[in-house]
Amino acid sequence: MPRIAFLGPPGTFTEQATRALTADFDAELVPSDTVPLALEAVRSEDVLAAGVPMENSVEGAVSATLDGLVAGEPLTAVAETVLPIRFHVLVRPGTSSEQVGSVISHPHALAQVRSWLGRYLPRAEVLTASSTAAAASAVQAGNADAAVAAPVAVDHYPDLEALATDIADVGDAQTRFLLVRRPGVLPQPTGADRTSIAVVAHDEVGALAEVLSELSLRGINLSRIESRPTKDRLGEYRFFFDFDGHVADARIGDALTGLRRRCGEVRFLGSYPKSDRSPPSVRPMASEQAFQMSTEWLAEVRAGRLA
Ligand SMILES: O=C(O)C(=O)Cc1ccccc1
Repeated sequence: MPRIAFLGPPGTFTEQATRALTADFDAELVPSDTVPLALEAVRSEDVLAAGVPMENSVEGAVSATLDGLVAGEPLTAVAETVLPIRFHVLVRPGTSSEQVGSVISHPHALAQVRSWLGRYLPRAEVLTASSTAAAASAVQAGNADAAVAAPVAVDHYPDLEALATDIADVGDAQTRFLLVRRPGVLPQPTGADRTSIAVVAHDEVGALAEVLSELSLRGINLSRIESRPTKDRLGEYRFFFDFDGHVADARIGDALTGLRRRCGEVRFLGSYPKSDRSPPSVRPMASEQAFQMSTEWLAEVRAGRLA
């Protein structure tokens, strides 16, 4: 049975997402304490794949995932899922709000309940944990008084009780998770796919605008752009792009070859079905037929049959 890592310990949102991402096959889910460790387990072939959080509708990208995807041997995403996110505040039994001197969670969870904490636990010291379930574990061990955790954490930490349930500063918050593998297996195009890449553009006037134009000229719909320092030099950035389409699509392949010519580094981070299965709207000039027609036309010109 394949082993699949997830950001653990058990009871995280990422565990729920990883279960959804592996629902179609038998898998043994194994917790990793951090995102870099989960990705390292994939690279070292200790596990087949890892489920990791990618971005949140309130707090944005999970930097540890972006950085971990490009630091080391190549990895590619093969699937995504989106979970609605609401939190419980878990305490040791009998703890009242007045007795909460410290509250702990993953930074992304804390960011999503900042107003709630300011209102209901204004005097609590805020501590960070490597995941929401690690936070629950810290409360159980007596190292903090309250954890902001996933509702499912209650099942894993039955000694804790909920001081508050279903809290979130912004209703309908969502987090997108990826299933990441070593390269080799490319998911088949479905007609509603997403492609992720990371590029380092040359340090030149207009470099980012030119990178974007490689996409826009081919009618490619960008769904996310993120920048992270390359960590090599102050002021040098790596740009992460998500866009509609599969690397097997002509317009995506064409854009990637353009980017490869233009950029110092291009990392392909995967083509995989979009969780909402929404097909892209492709302009006529960017359709498969248009690319095929223009390639055939060029072949005719080169063969001297057309002028
Ligand atoms: O998966 C978890 O439980 C995490 O700690 C990461 C996280 C934090 C907040 C929202 C979604 C995922």
